[in-house]
Amino acid sequence: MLHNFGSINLDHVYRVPHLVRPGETLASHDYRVGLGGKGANQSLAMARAGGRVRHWGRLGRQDAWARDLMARSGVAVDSVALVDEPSGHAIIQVDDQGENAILLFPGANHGFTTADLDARIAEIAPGDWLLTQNECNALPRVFARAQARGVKIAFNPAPMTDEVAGLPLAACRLLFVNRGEAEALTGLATDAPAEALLAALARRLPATETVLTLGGDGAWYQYGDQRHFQPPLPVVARDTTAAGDTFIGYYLAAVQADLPPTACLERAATAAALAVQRLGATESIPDAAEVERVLRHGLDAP
Ligand SMILES: OC[C@H]1O[C@H](O)[C@H](O)[C@@H]1O
Repeated sequence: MLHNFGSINLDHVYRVPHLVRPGETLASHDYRVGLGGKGANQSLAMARAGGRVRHWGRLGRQDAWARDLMARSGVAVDSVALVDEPSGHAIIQVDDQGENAILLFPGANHGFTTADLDARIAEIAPGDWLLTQNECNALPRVFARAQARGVKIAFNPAPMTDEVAGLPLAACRLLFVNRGEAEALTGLATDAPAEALLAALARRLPATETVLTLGGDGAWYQYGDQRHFQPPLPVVARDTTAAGDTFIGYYLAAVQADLPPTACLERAATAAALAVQRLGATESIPDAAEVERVLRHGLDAP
């Protein structure tokens, strides 16, 4: 079982002709509310991939439907607390090219207490995986406790903030970063070649398996002197929201199934390629059968 200490958001998604500019008032041509949050998206993706995942999160009492939706997708939700605080939410603009801009209100995702954290981590068996992102509070404590307990940490430092630099990242067994996050962690310039980013990450975190996702430019796996490249799949993106989360959930399900890194990358990239062709966050995450079909028959599979 993988334990995911992660955010749950209500995503308010607006389709817009372009991302709103400072001082501009812009009308959207579509609006919908769905389940999102990097944590919830990653748990759902992992469950839809056939993985075993227990989500540990907080949600406003009035939004129990979101917890039910996670449960219906196969996520163990006994550690999702319904609380008397507003749920976290995200205001997401998606433009006609599929690019997005996201504004977050953390809400209940920032209400974890030290006592709750300590108790939950004490329930995780040494050697089990703990996944987390950067949308919940108290990450330094989570890292310290998990490390002391011998829990394997998988971390996605998204969204990147200054606090990430203060975390003991060397404690991570697995790190998922996109280009922006890799640049922030290494101090390398924008547009540095992927190989330079990987080399800098390896110098900083020699004992961490690193997955670098580059959207339409593919993805890399690196550990020690092993490096694997996964080429991008030729798809047109309609909405990239949660594509990275889909990748991570599918990757971890493949790790849980003991697949080698090349197969983990291939499954994750295939799932993400399906997700970017659909609108929304959790709504866009494919199930295992769809991914399997594309792996066997290609993107034109019926
Ligand atoms: O990664 C996409 C997610 O980021 C934000 O957390 C939104 O809730 C959205 O679902």
